[in-house]
Amino acid sequence: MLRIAVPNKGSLSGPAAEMLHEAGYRQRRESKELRIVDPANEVEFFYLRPRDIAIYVSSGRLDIGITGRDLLIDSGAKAEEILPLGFARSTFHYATKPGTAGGVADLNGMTVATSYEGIVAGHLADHGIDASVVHLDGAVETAIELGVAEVIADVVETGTSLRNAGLTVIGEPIMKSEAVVVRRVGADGEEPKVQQFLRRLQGVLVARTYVMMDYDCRVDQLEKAVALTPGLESPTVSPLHNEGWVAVRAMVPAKDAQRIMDDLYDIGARAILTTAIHACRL
Ligand SMILES: Nc1ncnc2c1ncn2[C@@H]1O[C@H](COP(=O)(O)OP(=O)(O)OP(=O)(O)O)[C@@H](O)[C@H]1O
Ligand SMILES: O=P(O)(O)OC[C@H]1O[C@H](OP(=O)(O)OP(=O)(O)O)[C@H](O)[C@@H]1O
Ligand SMILES: [Mg+2]
Repeated sequence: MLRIAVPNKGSLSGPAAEMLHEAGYRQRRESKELRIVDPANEVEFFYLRPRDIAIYVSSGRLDIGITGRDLLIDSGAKAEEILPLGFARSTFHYATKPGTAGGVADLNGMTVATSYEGIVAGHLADHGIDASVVHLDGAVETAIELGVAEVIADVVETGTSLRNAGLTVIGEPIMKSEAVVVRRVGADGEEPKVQQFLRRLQGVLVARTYVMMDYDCRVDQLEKAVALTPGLESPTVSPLHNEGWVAVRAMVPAKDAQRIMDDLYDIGARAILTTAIHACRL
């Protein structure tokens, strides 16, 4: 049975459960459940604190986990990212009150508050900066106002929390994060059950980002039309009862669908339809 760690709380938890559900796995019904078995798929899910997941996976007791790239790196655990999942996207930054510092080079002798000590200590060391790091569990934006630190290093998504605290980011982003699937470093990458799990999640990612497009076009416009909708392998072209016309079917990126429909219409294609893809294996 494959043993998988899933975030039990926070920004990662809801979207991770939703993705697993879309991939056909049974998920817990209520948030107090700490482990469930999905016998049909021979998988056991463990609901753990996102911060702890890389540590469990690196110990080898769990085969795979879903966590944040930033949490993985912060943990220092011997686990590695094997599939990015595209949700819980964030950037990790230093921030201060305006006028305190302009970049990482100015942080010598200062105190930095953060929930991500591993990332921050590593980043400061890489830049040869001698600063102290204070660990706080959360709401670190308030640390400057309350005099615990001159600088914070934290996750920024919309920037609202920083603005509300009167802080601005300084320097380059320390890192960009998103939810990722992790495995123990040195684990057997070919294990069929793990490969099947990854294919299912990849299927969800593709189904979320592509739509199926169908249209009819004149044979003499087919090359132009196919250039607009090359598909993943190659589009399907079928004859129509009306001579001189064909039906074309191809997957297209969902974000480009409306523009492609306009362009197809302009070259004479008609009956242009898009439909959602619910699941796929490529
Ligand atoms: N506002 C946010 N938007 C997007 N991703 C976020 C946000 N806050 C945290 N994350 C990401 O979520 C992961 C952190 O998950 P975690 O559950 O520890 O924190 P949280 O979502 O802030 O929840 P908590 O309320 O427990 O602090 C990290 O990968 C982080 O980059
Ligand atoms: O840029 P924003 O969209 O404002 O998002 C970033 C904020 O979200 C997270 O905090 P969370 O609400 O999880 O509280 P926490 O600080 O207690 O973790 C993070 O730690 C930032 O404070
Ligand atoms: Mg948080």
